[in-house]
Amino acid sequence: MSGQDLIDAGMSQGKWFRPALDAANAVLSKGGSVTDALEAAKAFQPGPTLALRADNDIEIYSNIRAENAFEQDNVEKVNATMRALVRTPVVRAAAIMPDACPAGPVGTIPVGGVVASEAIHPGMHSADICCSMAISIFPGVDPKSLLDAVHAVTHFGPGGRPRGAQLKPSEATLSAFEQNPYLRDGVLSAGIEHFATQGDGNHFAYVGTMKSTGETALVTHHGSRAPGARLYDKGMKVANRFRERISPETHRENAWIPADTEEGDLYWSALQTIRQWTRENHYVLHDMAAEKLSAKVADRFWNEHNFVFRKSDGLFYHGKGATPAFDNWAHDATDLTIIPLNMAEPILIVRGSNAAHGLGFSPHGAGRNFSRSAHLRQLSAEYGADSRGLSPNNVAAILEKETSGLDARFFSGFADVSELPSAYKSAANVRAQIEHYGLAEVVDEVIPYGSIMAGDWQKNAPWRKKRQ
Ligand SMILES: Nc1nc2c(ncn2[C@@H]2O[C@H](COP(=O)(O)O)[C@@H](O)[C@H]2O)c(=O)[nH]1
Ligand SMILES: [Mn+2]
Repeated sequence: MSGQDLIDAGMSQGKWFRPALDAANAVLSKGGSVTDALEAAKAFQPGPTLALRADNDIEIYSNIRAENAFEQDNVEKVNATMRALVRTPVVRAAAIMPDACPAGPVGTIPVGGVVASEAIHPGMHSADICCSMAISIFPGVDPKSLLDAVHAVTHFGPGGRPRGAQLKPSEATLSAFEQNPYLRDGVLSAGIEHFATQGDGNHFAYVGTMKSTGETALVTHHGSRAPGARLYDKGMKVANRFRERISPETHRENAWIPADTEEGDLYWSALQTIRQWTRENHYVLHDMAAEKLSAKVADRFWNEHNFVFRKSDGLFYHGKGATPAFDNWAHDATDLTIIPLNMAEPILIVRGSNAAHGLGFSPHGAGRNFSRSAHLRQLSAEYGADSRGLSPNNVAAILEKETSGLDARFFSGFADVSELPSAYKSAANVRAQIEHYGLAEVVDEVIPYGSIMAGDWQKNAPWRKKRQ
């Protein structure tokens, strides 16, 4: 039997013809009739596809206010991308947080975006699954000693810890990796290699004092590193296969894995394991610092801001750069969450207010003002850099202005000026908008002493040196 026979029988050509013909010819080779063979082929015919929703079908709750012309442009871009996104057939509602900024082509969920859907969209929790904040309180420890201790035990930069310096996640986490097909093949080994590492970009270890008690606190920010990134890749591939069959018009970035499938169940369970790995990844660093200081941790909690949560209405709430602010958002949730702003500002400890117009979320930070490259261009113009870019003197002047009074450290030994406070929106404005929209209540603050970030780890990379 050939493709033409299927077309003659009224079927429309597509990728599904290959397995359909294999099945039909298997029937014929076993002596079955042409009618039976055509029936066998028909079983592969894709069902009807889901069309995109109409333009204004879904409500978008906006909790963002532009404070200047530049922010107006940002808000328009965020609105445009959300308007395209909510045309995805299974999406039910969306919200925009005060720290929102675009994060990809139009139709991609912005940072500071919340989307409620009937299904799981890997693209909407982003590649850095479970990027999160964790805090531990170290009573009686002075901030400098704590920052020194963290500096000695942590790992920033690309890749994982070298062999011989690796640490293992708990047995429970390792066995959960082994049991899930999404988390085998390379994900498990990455889970060991990347354990107790923080990566690069704006991930940090921040030490400060609690406004309420004066006690010293350590706050870390990072995600699920390579294991999470690999799960994301696998999830996107599976989701895209469903998209091609169920809703080819849907934007690739918004492809979904239906919840009521084996793929959906396993992906959901893999997400929970990655969450467990990430929590351990924060606390192992806090514990190593405590051990180095022979200190005790009095209290700790954490929250993710890139994740998917399932609420009692059965829907999946995706937060990309959004902090859960509804009750019992996870089995280990406290009533407090952590919102950083920039290295020179206090980190906010908030109690979420489960606002309906925020779909039960609050912001996750101040949000970027500029992309990294735009920010560098702006600093170069402001500090009069020549065509070779910022000079060591320029960098020293920028650091002096932006980190004065702070113990600001860069793990690589070189500052990454694109991550300094001027890269982010006004902390005061974002704080005012959290209050204005009633998304959360600030109950305490961590006043900055200093922090460590990866810094510019490519500074002395061979390809950079060649260009200079
Ligand atoms: N306390 C600090 N906060 C910082 C720093 N760099 C960035 N930030 C804030 O974190 C959020 C979260 O970023 P994301 O990568 O998860 O989107 C960001 O919006 C900033 O407000 C820092 O060095 N210290
Ligand atoms: Mn983050």
